[in-house]
Formats: sequence, structure tokens, C-alpha cells
Amino acid sequence: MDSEQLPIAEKRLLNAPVETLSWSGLTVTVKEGKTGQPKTLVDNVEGIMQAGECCAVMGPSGCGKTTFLNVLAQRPIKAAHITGQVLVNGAELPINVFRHVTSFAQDHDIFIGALNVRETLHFASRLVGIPRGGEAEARIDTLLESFGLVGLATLRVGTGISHGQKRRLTVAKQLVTGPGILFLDEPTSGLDSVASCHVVSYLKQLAKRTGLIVVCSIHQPSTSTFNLFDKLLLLSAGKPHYFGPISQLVDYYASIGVTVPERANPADFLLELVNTDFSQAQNEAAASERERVAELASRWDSSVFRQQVAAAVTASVKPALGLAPLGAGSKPPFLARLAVLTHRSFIKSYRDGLAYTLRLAMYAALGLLAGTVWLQMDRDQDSIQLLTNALLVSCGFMSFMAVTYVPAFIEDYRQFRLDHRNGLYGPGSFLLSNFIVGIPYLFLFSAAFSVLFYWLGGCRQSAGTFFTWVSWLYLDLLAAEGIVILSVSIIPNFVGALVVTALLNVIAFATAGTLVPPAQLNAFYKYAFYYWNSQGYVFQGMMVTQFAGETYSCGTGCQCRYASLPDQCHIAGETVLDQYGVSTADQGRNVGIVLSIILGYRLAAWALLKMRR
Ligand SMILES: Nc1ncnc2c1ncn2[C@@H]1O[C@H](COP(=O)(O)OP(=O)(O)OP(=O)(O)O)[C@@H](O)[C@H]1O
Repeated sequence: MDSEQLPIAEKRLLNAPVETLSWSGLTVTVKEGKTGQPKTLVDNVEGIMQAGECCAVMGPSGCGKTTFLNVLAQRPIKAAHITGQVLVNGAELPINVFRHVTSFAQDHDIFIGALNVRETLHFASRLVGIPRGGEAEARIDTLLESFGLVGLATLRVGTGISHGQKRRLTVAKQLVTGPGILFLDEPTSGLDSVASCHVVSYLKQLAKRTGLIVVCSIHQPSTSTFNLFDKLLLLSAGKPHYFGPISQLVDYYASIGVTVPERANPADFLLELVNTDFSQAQNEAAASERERVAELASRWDSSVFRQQVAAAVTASVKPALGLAPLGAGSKPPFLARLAVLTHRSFIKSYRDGLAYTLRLAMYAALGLLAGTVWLQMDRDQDSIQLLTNALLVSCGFMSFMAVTYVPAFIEDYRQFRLDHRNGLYGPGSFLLSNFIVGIPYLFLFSAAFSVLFYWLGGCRQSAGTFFTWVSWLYLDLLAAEGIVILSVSIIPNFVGALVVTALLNVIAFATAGTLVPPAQLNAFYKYAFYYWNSQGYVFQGMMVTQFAGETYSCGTGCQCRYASLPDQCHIAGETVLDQYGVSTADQGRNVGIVLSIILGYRLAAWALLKMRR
């Protein structure tokens, strides 16, 4: 279709570059958990789609639809051996180009819950470089209307909308980015039959108008929804039973002696025809049922219809020259994506209480608690140990409590993974935007804790030492948040990340050189943890703020527990610092080391996310 004839909202959706999507020999094998035996989940599937076509992938539950879609969409799946080819315009595409022209919506919804419905579409459209204003708004309005979401536009996704509405928003979000090929895993699950029909009908019309190719798995469509699709791929136990136009389905089954009843829902009939889920028993009836379904698969395999599909797939293969229009070049520049992501994270930061607000209250409460426990310490030698303990607990607890950031960051991580696989942005812009938004909040946390603790505890009364103290705690929090981000990157689930974060913090606390002097740490802990332990450097920095240039009275009787100043009943703060091996001269270097540690955690997380496809 000519782009001039399309409504403004659909102009960018015009899919000029993608003409065909074909796949052949797609086979997925995994090792079965208990036996270790290979198990084929998808067995030698082939097919071809032309621009503007919609294909339904159907089959009984567990037949391999999701696995097939993941492999077709070139998304990673666990522990699988994959063979076969997926071609766009007759050629294999580099993964970044493939992601640029395709979009994949999983069978579960992933959103930033703090955004509302309109904002969700708005940010997705900005991430692919559609400028704000007329065209973007027209497109978002059209999608909201087409998916029955107009009345929900200002509701927050996390709290205000139902499962079925989220499903529709998921499909709309994929469309707003203007892919050439759209893979949808069960886009109609949770929708009633009318809503399902609306969604599929809109997809079909859009595909016809713009040339979009849609491949979607669907469980049990009504007759009217089923008939909207152009093509059908029918699977059972991973094997293909039919691929081709819906209009040829009756002819194909007639050719193998099966009559598709005219009045019944064809989807129901086919699912019943190829279902073996309830024929797993070791009796004769079940065995003959399994044989019957296996026979149907082999009839497809040797059919003329299948040979025609194979011939069409072979004919579609073209030299790589045909790829020129599919370059991955039209992505917005790094800084533009960073700005959009920072804006998105900023909105989340003040709307999602879990992200920062609750933590601010928690750090203030911690400051109040610690300040009242260590209330108004004196300047005598008894308070030296008390103050040292207070500093140790302050920097340790501040680090520990960063664990409360895990849930909020996991949500961001899941969104990142989905968006990254859809070619929207990479780990660099994701982690940097997260860091930028955290900067002011983490400063607020350290200030909130310090204001309360510092004055209640009677720490050293000077603006300079107070601000140096706050700065050290700030560095402590930046490093602790880096640990959270690294932990989620290592194990991206709630419990796993919690365990890794807690473990890393405990190790850091124990090997900071404060509880056990560095000379007594064994070589492993010394080299693996002590030298790059931010808690240790922060503790030293905070010790210097309190002890350097300060003196402590030995009290009546002049029984000094540390070496006293000559001819005085006072202990110099430097003597205490010496006891802990803290040098005032090292402070600049220590700041540099902690900054490197902060950077190191983020770089390690970036490398992990980069390695993960
Ligand atoms: N990594 C794996 N290791 C072993 N078996 C797996 C693995 N992944 C999936 N399976 C099995 O492969 C089969 C196909 O799973 P898949 O999720 O693709 O089916 P499905 O047709 O999408 O199912 P449903 O319609 O219920 O969502 C199932 O029997 C599942 O248990």
C-alpha cells in the first residue's frame, strides 16, 4: 500500500522492507531433567509468510507453541539444541537487524507498574525515535481506541488494569514501535471471545494495510476469530500437522480422509483431532490413539501440501543482497535513548514507593534509631569504642539496607530484557539511566540518616566533618546499590538476588579490616575481598572525620587505655586511628578507590547483561 493513503497514525507502520518470513527444519531438543535423555520439543517445522499475512499457531497445551515462537523469534531458550533456519526476505539476518525488524510479546505481561497506560505506549514510541507530538499521539490514540483502552489511558498499569487489559496493552505496545514482523505468544489469553475477535481483527486489518507479518499462538479461538487468520500452523507433540492457508485446510484433511465438519468450530475440531494429552496411559486404547495422531503427522509429512510449502520456502531463498533495506540504522542515538530511559525511571522514582520513598523513610528511621541508641556520646575515652562501633554499624547497615532496592530493580531488569530483545535499547543506556536517577536519591538517604544520627549521637560539631561524613556514606550507598545491580544481573529473580546481595554484604562487612585486622585475614579474603572493599574505605574515612585532630579525656585518675599525649591526661584521636591502621594521608586515594569500586560493580553488571542475549 502507498504510504500516502495510510492515516497519519499508521504511516510509520508501513512495512516496506519485509516481504517474506520463512523457516525450515526448525528443531528444538532438550535434555530431560530426570533421565538426561534428549527430548524433541519442536520437530522439523517449516513455513513461509508473505507481507500482510497473519498466522495462527495452534495445538494442544504443551505441544511446543511457545518454544516454536521463541525459536522463530530468535529469543534464547534454556538448555536447548536448536537447528534449522529462519529467513527474512530469503536470507538469515544478523541478530541486531533481526531484532530491529521484529517484536516479540511473551505469554506474560511485563510493564513498569508506575507508568499509566498512555505513558507506557508513549515511552515505547519515543524509544524507537518517534518524536513527541502529532504523529506519535495520533498513533497512540489509534492504538488505545483499537484495543479498547481509551477509558484506561490515565490508569497506572501496576494497579489500575486487569489481566485481559494488560494483554491488550502488551500487543499495542509492540505495535507502537512499528515492527515489520510481530510474534505474539497467546495475545488473547484472558480475553473474552468478543475482545479476542476485536484484537485479532485489528491485527489482520493492520497487517493488510501496512504489510506487517503476524505470527501468534492462540489457544482456543472462536470460529469467527479462527477464520480471521490467513494461515495456520498446527502442532502436536512438537510435530507439524498442517501449515498453510486456512482456506485449504478442509481440502487438505479431505485428501487424507478426514472430514472437517461444516458446522463445528474448526479450531475445536482440530485440537481434538491432534490431542494426545489424555492418551498417556499404558493401555491399548491410549496406544492406538497415539498411533492415530502419529499417523496424521506422517500423512502431513508426505503430503503434496507440505511439498508445496517446502518448495515455496526454497524458492524464497535469496542472496544476502536483498537485505539492504533492512539495516539496523534508524535507531535513535545513544543519548536520545538515555534521555528517554532517564525520564521513564524518574517518573517511576517518585511514583513507586518501593523504589525510593519507602527507602528514604527507612534510612531516616535507621538514623533515629542509631542516634537514640548512641545518644550524646561524651568526649572521654569510654566513648572511643562506642563511637567506633557506631561508625562500623552506620556504614555496614547503610550497605545492608540497600537490599530493599531488589524488588524495584528486578521490575526494571525484566522490562530491560524484554525491550533489549526487541531491539529498543542496550545495557549501557539502561544502567546509566538507572545510575543517574539514583544519584540525588542516594544523597538524600545518606543526608537523612546522618542529620539524625550525627546530632543525636553527639558526633563532632563542625560543618566540614559533617559534610565529609555525609559524603562517605553517600559513596557507601552508591557502592551498595552497585552490589544490588550486580546481584540482579547474576541471578535475576527476587530470592536469588536477595541471597547474593546479602551474601556479598556480609562478606564485605566481615572482611573490611575492622572486625578482623587485615594482617590476620587469610590470603583468599585479603585478595578477593579486602583490597576492594568499599565498606572498609568508608569506615576509615568516617573514622578520620571523627578522630583526626580530636582529643579524648582519660577521666579521673588518668588511667589512659591508649597512649596519652605527653604530660596530658588526654588521648589524641590520631592514636586511635593508628590502632585501626587508618592514615589521614590516604583519604584522597581512598575516595578514588571507592569510586573505582562503584564503577567496577556497574561495569561488571554491564558485561553480564551484554553477554546475555
Ligand atoms: N527447557 C525445557 N526442558 C524440558 N522440557 C521443556 C523445556 N521447555 C519446555 N519443555 C516442555 O516442552 C513442551 C512444550 O512447551 P511449550 O511451553 O512450548 O508448550 P505450549 O504449547 O506453548 O504450551 P501451553 O499452550 O500450555 O502454553 C512442554 O511439554 C514443556 O514441558
